[in-house]
Amino acid sequence: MTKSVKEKPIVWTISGSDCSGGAGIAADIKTGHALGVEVCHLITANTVQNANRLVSINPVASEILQQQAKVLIDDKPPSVIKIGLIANLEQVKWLSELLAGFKAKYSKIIVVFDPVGQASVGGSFSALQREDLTLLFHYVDVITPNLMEAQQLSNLSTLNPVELATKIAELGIASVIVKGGHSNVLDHDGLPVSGDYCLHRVEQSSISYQLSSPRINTSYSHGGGCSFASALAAFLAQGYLLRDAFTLTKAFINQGLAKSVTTSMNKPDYYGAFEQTYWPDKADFFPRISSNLAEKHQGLPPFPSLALTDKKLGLYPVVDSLYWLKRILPLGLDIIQLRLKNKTDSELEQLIIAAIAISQPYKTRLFINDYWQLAIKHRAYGVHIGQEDLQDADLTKIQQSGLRLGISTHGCYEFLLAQQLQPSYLAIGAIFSTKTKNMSGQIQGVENLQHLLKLASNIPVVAIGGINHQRAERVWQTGVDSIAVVTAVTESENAEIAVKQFQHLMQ
Ligand SMILES: Cc1ncc(COP(=O)(O)OP(=O)(O)O)c(N)n1
Ligand SMILES: Cc1ncsc1CCOP(=O)(O)O
Ligand SMILES: [Mg+2]
Repeated sequence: MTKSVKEKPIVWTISGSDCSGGAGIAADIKTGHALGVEVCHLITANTVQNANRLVSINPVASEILQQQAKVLIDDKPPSVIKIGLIANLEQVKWLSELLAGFKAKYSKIIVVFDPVGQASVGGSFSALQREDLTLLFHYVDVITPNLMEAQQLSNLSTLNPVELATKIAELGIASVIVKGGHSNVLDHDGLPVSGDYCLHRVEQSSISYQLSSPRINTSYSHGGGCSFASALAAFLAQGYLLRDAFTLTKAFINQGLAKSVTTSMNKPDYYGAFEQTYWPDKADFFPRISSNLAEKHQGLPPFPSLALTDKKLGLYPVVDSLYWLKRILPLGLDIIQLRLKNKTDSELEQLIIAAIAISQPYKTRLFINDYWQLAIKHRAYGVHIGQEDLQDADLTKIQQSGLRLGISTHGCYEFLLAQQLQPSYLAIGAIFSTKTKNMSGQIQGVENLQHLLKLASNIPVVAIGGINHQRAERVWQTGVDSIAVVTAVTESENAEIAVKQFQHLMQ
């Protein structure tokens, strides 16, 4: 193999084999391959089952699993370990020791645990109780029970995912995703929804959100739970944050379930295997996001559009002074932003008043970054708000003042959530690394930008972060509506020429 071949991230799955090929290891391998990761498999049990019944489990000896882990760790170290069926106490002990060692040595390994208890065709996969797994929970980063498994793990009989996840988190697991595929929840129109709830502890605080989609009626869902956890593992292995990995996973599962709806209608009593598809890219399969922010602004009308009359927004310079505004405004651009940092309150107000006055004679739309109250007070054209300020900004007030709104997003979760707020434009960044702002852990890349553009409704999308003339062409080819730049203009040898070159490219 040549060096130029991109190495795939490695996921280990430590799960049972389902001889019918639908669930367990088979689901994990099919899912991993569909989503671009390499899968190493340590088989905990060789089960005998088909679409109708579970016949036997047949655990594999822990020594064999240990030997497999030993030969794999140097050769194919995992980014993520996905755990499924654990067949007995001996395996719990072995796995806890293995993970304790790995976590001490390779702090970045993420452990996803899908607690397989009941077989969906009836019967139990192991006699293990919650107490038996206590040791293991210390090393689990994300656990993905369905409602029944969540009830067992929490010792609660409720179907409320919030209560279930809260109780499970007390076991010492940072992130709990309770899958709601088996719930009977209906939406406002009385249609069944499948809502998956995530409770995610970050340092001392926790965040939570629910991803909901219309329920997809199919009897081809055997291995859906395993595929959910292995898709999550695959996305995490590729560096996605949990919220994005979860969102992509939900879309992947919806996409797979939808694939078999027609087949299932022709054979409704058959319990078929979940069908793995490919990277989720259809907006319809992505979930609706319920979070505090979404709830707070439910029913808010759309923000005014940029009224672009069938043309793209083009170059979007982001500048930090009146000097730059005066220099760039005469260059015939459709949009510009004043991004002030480290100014006193009185400086800010004076600068914003002056900026609005200077921009008046031009057709260029002036957005004020961050300072939405001053932007409203002095009637700017629009305001740009980042994720940090979005929680506290009074979007109703901005909306009622008639200002346009731009929102920064970093990944599909924030993109979908911000899109629900119907702003005037959405920004995605940072596309490349940039020295202008600390964006570590949030670099999107052009490929991810392409994926995100497929989720966009008719709201213009702006790409930002590390974009220079050399990189602009690749970014523009994605079909994005605008490219925002700071240093490619303000640190160029000649700003007028730099702007012209970008304009030429984006014609
Ligand atoms: C067009 C555009 N996109 C993104 C940003 C970044 O905004 P934010 O996340 O609020 O970060 P700061 O600019 O405030 O550091 C932007 N300003 N413009
Ligand atoms: C403000 C901001 N938001 C995301 S990246 C970025 C900085 C863009 O600056 P540059 O174009 O110099 O990389
Ligand atoms: Mg900001």
